[in-house]
Amino acid sequence: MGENHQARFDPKTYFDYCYQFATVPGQKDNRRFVNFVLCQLSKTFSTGKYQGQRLIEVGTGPTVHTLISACQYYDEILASDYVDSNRSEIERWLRAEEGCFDWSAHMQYVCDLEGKRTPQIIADTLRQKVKRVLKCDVCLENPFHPIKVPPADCVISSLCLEAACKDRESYRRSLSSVAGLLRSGGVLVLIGDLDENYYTVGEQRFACVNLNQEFITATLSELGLTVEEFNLQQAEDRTGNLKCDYAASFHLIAVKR
Ligand SMILES: C[S@@+](CC[C@H](N)C(=O)[O-])C[C@H]1O[C@@H](n2cnc3c(N)ncnc32)[C@H](O)[C@@H]1O
Repeated sequence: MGENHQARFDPKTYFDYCYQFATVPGQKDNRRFVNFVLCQLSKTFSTGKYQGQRLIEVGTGPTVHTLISACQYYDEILASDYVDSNRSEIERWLRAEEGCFDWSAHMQYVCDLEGKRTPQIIADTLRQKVKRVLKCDVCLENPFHPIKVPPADCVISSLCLEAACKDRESYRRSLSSVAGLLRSGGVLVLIGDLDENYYTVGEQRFACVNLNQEFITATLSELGLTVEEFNLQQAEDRTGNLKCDYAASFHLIAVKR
């Protein structure tokens, strides 16, 4: 599935399709979804309960929005994705290159929730703390093979595993590899979609493994993680959504025993 994304996933179309805050016809759930993610991540990290030295994000895509809330609580951040052009987009944003995607509206949204930082402070923090942008393949036992990375205090992943895995067995294996990146006591923050069979990026359609809450919580428990929170947002208009056929989005927090 990684090779399929490498060949057909276009980061610029993905930005326009999912992360422009302007309303796009047929995709009115986009802003609701992004707000749900930003809100849940803000709540998670503003407790101050989760902090440490190292944060890894797996399957970051070309985005940085999932790191906006967490970045103030970790010293070093590693971002990663299978697709070369996605990693290049992150690197372009880190260098503040002309024409890179503008995340300031997303940062402003989080600032309004927090009532403290400014988008400029967030951008500066991220640019200082994201130390590495690595190729990763969540289908490998060590997703960063042949590079070995030290155990992380926090792992975040958003919408990656369901897109990277063809069935529940491979999802279980990938979740095990992702959990393997955490130190004991470390926290996994996982964002995804339930009951989804495909998503599209422009004309390109990508298959997803169909998941439900029971399967995810049981799998995490088998893998030695305790689920502390499982938050859901139901899709508003499943049939009118041209982007994907998800029934709900989830955000979960699980701690490695
Ligand atoms: C729907 S995008 C999610 C991107 C971003 N995390 C977000 O929340 O918008 C799915 C991502 O999974 C990545 N991906 C697909 N297969 C992968 C694999 N085997 N290992 C790592 N990443 C993979 C794709 O390159 C893509 O960036």
